[in-house]
Amino acid sequence: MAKAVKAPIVRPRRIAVLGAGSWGTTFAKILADGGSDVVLWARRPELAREINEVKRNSDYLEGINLPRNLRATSRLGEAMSGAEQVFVSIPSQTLRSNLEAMIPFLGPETVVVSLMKGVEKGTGLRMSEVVAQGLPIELERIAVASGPNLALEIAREQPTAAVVSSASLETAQAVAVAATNRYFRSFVNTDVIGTEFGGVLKNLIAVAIGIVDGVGYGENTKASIITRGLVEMTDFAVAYGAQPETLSGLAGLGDLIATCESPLSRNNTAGRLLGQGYGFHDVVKQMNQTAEGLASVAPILHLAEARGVDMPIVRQVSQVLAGTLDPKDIAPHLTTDSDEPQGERTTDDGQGRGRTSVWGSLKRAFDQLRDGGRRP
Ligand SMILES: NC(=O)c1ccc[n+]([C@@H]2O[C@H](COP(=O)([O-])OP(=O)(O)OC[C@H]3O[C@@H](n4cnc5c(N)ncnc54)[C@H](O)[C@@H]3O)[C@@H](O)[C@H]2O)c1
Ligand SMILES: O=P(O)(O)OC[C@H](O)CO
Repeated sequence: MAKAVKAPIVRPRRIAVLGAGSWGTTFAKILADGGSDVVLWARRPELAREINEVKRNSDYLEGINLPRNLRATSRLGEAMSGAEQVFVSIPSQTLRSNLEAMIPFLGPETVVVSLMKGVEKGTGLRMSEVVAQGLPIELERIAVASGPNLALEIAREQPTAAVVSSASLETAQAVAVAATNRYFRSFVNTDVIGTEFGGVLKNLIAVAIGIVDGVGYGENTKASIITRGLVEMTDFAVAYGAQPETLSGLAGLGDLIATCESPLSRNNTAGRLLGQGYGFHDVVKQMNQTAEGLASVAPILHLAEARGVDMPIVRQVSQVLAGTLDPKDIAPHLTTDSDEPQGERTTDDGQGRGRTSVWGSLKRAFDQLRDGGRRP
């Protein structure tokens, strides 16, 4: 019998990106450099004009030239009409209020992709869940993209990878094809929960790292927090149904490293200001870009409590934010309920189930190679 030939996935012709901040503009450039025609929605007409006339977004991406096949508009309908894929990159807390305006321009086949890394205050919902509630769209047409993706580095075309995730592998693949070019590679998975929570949770650990940096502690403290932070992230995400291996991939460990190490990170910067002694309100005033971690702390702790997940690092970040813990006393990896020495519980249970093991990681790496690199 003749083998069925799979139709190749074609790059979309028209794409919309909503939100012309640093990530929205950078992602629009990634997609345009991949070969699609991209229309970027900017709220301010003067920003749309700057992008169209001089191919620059000087407020958010100083010194970056934008491609010719990327244009901007301040009219949502103009950006969305005819777009096969719509990427959304606005602050997470503003998503719900923007969805209603999108409904009239949503086609029957449009795919909506969240680029955001927060949870909604009040509901604790992930961004793809807010999209599913606010738009008349099937889950299979929703995707998310996440990974170690500091906007300015990618806008400078430094080689980077990300993960695109959707309940539908086909949708994830179609989005990944669009979001791949000579300097940016998108892998795929179907673990939307793990991919989204990875992006949310690493922000909170990056705030903790910023705090200890601001206080003046060194590399041992930071390495301890990053390592214990990954355990917290994995425990939390797995309790909500994520695959543990997603948290050791690009959307978990990868993004944790990038965000904790880089002064470009707004979460890390916000933490550093807290560590230097600024109060929460001063920090918010000084940040003129989105630091999602600050709004996610409370809902994440709430969700953690609901599933009995212990998150000492995130708890201490929330205490510093509330002004009830002196930043120099932050040592979440040292807190313990008991004076007895405890075994180090890593993300590895040594059995290759649930939590990941070294052997499990190696086996997965071989599996990925065998599967053609589908999983990051
Ligand atoms: N910057 C990065 O390196 C990066 C990388 C990956 C993911 N992200 C995520 O992308 C999302 C957006 O971040 P960003 O870095 O582009 O933020 P940003 O602060 O640079 O830009 C936010 C954009 O949203 C717009 N905006 C603000 N309030 C709005 C509202 N009420 N309605 C509609 N639009 C509004 C702003 O005008 C701006 O264009 C965040 O969830 C962030 O975590 C950022
Ligand atoms: O600047 P941050 O802290 O929002 O981090 C940006 C990206 O999420 C890094 O992957």
